[in-house]
Amino acid sequence: MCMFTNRYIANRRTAEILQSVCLVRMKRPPKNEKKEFFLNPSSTAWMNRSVHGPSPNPLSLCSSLEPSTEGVQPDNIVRRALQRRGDELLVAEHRFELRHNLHLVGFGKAVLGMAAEAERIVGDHLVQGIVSVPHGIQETLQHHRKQNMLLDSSSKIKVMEGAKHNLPDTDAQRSAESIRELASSLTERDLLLVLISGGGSALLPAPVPPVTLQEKQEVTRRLAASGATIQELNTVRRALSLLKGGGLARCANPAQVVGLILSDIIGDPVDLIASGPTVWSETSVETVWTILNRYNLSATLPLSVKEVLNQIASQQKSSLKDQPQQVNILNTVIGSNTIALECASLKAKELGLRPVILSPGVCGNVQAVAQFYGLLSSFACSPGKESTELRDQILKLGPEVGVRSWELCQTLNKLETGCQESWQATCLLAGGEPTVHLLGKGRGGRNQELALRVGLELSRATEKSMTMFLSGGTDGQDGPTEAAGAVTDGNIASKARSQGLDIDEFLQNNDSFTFFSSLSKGQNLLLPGLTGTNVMDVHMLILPPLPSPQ
Ligand SMILES: Nc1ncnc2c1ncn2[C@@H]1O[C@H](COP(=O)(O)OP(=O)(O)OP(=O)(O)O)[C@@H](O)[C@H]1O
Ligand SMILES: O=C(O)[C@H](O)CO
Repeated sequence: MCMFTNRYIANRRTAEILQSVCLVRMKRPPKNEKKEFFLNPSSTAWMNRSVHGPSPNPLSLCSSLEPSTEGVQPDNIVRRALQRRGDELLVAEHRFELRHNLHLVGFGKAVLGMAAEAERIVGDHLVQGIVSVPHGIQETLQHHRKQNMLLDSSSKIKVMEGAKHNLPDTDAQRSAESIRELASSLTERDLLLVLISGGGSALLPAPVPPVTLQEKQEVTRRLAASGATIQELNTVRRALSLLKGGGLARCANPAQVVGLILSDIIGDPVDLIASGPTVWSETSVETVWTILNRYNLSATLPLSVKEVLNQIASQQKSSLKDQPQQVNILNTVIGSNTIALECASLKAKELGLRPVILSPGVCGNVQAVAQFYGLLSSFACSPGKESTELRDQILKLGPEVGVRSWELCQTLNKLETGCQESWQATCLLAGGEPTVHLLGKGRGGRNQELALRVGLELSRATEKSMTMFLSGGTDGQDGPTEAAGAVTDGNIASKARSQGLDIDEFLQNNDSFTFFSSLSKGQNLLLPGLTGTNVMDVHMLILPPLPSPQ
């Protein structure tokens, strides 16, 4: 909740929906107090109000969400990871001598705030820096008065914006070239601090000649559209790049390299986050071909790409002697989705909701993920016999959506207890990155598509579900749209029908953004703008309390 309610709630209309969620009083009322359940017919949000005493003020609840993003703010994360003791820099229990020898580069959606904090910490030991950040991020942060995430006018760090709509472009390519030049100019006396966060792959494009930027962009676009995972995507990107897969660290050699990584990939694999520019990796060309074949891309690849893959294959055969040198590289993960979920959980608790963290690793096809959340909602709302059957179905689907069985069992047990205690509403939290296989030509993103599909599942539930669902990208951007995600509930199907919107048609065309923009004048969209951080997506199911037996 910290991410979505603080960031995403920036949209007033969305705030209203979540405010109504926050109106719920969770604690058992005093014995002499009568309780009532309301179903708010206009917003479909349910409310549980005490008829005695004042009901909570939605606006105050909303503003109390503000501090909850602290945990995943890039400046805070760097402050925790980087310490200065006199002329020494401490990172992950390693010490580095500072003698006006520190250079800084960064790429990704969160690195501006990271860089601002790093410069404050290292002070005049910083010689120079360059960060490659998303187009428009400085303006957005100014707009939200996030001065702590912006650089001072006297900063030694150059900010280069690029990669509009998260796609590598010539601006990002220029930034990558400048970063490459900076790294290549270093000596063994120097220390290179590399700030890395999600979105870094698009912000550091340096295709291996003769592959052009357009060709590389097209290969990754087609892979993503076919539903390739980020692991697969970045495995291919690494092979076609001069800087990814350890290329940047190679350029900086013999300087000491320290990579501070804000993870946006499940399991925090440092060699894949932003395609691992500081992690020596030897991707086998066979693996790359396997991925390209899996998505039927091999036959239609540009000749330049085939040429580069063939070159790598012959180099790999002849240069086993050229083993990677890791000695002067330190990579450390300084933050991830888990922190966002923990923050959200704390906030939920403060609001009187019962937080349950499911997993930070939800992945897989968006359809399966939607079905999974639909089942979880039904399970939480069905005490008794039918829940046994639902439990089996959920346990069967779990592995397909990246949730481990121990995580699931723990969650199901908690939901069951919730049913027995009837008055408590639950805020089920999860994170991750599902995939969408694009078949249509519409505008959307995986969060909006997931929200729409979960809404449909909730609409189809036998017993009218009063669950609400939210899915949002913590970076504030969901696919190539202005939205971060959307909020839905079980009334979405009837609402859409009454407004002449055919959900199936929108889904077939992967047009979730257009759908949510049209539905109730965009009320369900989350529109925070770029948030300046990036730790994958956050999903939230608000499961209503069951009416207590009278
Ligand atoms: N019309 C659409 N409907 C649904 N999903 C879409 C649509 N267009 C693109 N996507 C999905 O959006 C994803 C890209 O989303 P986004 O730009 O938010 O990237 P991201 O994975 O969060 O980026 P990064 O990891 O680089 O921060 C792709 O996986 C793609 O499948
Ligand atoms: O930039 C990227 O490659 C993705 O955000 C994953 O880290």
